[in-house]
Amino acid sequence: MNGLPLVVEELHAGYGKLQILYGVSVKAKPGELVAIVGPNGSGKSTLLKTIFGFTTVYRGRIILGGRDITKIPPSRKPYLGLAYVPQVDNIFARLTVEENLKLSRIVFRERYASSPSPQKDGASPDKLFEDMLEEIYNMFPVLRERRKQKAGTLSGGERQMLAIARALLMKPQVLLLDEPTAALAPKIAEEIFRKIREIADRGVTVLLVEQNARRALEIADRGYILVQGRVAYEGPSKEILSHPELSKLYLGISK
Ligand SMILES: Nc1ncnc2c1ncn2[C@@H]1O[C@H](COP(=O)(O)OP(=O)(O)OP(=O)(O)O)[C@@H](O)[C@H]1O
Repeated sequence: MNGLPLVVEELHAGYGKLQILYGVSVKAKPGELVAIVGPNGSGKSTLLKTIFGFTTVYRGRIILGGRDITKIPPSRKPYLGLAYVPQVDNIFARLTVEENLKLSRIVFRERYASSPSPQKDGASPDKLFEDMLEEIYNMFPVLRERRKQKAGTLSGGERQMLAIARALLMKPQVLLLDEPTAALAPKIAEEIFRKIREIADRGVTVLLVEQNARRALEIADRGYILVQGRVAYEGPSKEILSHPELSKLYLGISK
């Protein structure tokens, strides 16, 4: 599939016999930030769950970096370069921040070993992981400050940052984020939005599901509006934002 990081083709999926998605197609380019927006219950979270492998696929394909991953179990997907941060239960509360982050080492090692040029200056994968951990702490300084603290004691925003950081340490090609700013104070949500943009600018392809459609589209390159399990519109996010009917009809944004 032209080596695009992610191609979702005509996906029909749901929970057991309950069909939720009807022929959804989505594409993302390298380092592209794609927002998935739409009314409540339109299937946004289901789309991410389906890409990661948690639902029943009736028809269609999911292609990651040219490889068909439709039938690959979720547990293997991080090793292939797909990371998923669900909305809740995305950290290990009883472990410290650092322990949570270090859980990604096992995926990092395998990703590194299977990368085209594994020997970078002869450094060991463990050394490279430590370097990457440093980079992540620089990106999220609050996690460095709280590294010895149990993750369960973090604030909502800090938890989301930890969950995203943990996913990034797996060196994903594509990152799936499900409503990372839900229930956060506006200032904290804004900080997370800025980090998400930064992640895409560093070359990771991001699929972002958000309730805050306006803000998600403002930081995204392209957007998809999902309505009743179907793509009602896709296009550059600026186009969606500046389209009076679209934004009013589906996103509750009035101009
Ligand atoms: N585990 C499940 N089993 C059965 N039905 C489910 C399950 N999870 C979600 N659904 C149903 O799938 C439909 C789509 O839900 P989904 O969470 O994907 O929508 P959404 O667009 O993410 O909504 P929201 O913006 O409210 O989070 C809803 O009707 C929901 O009730």
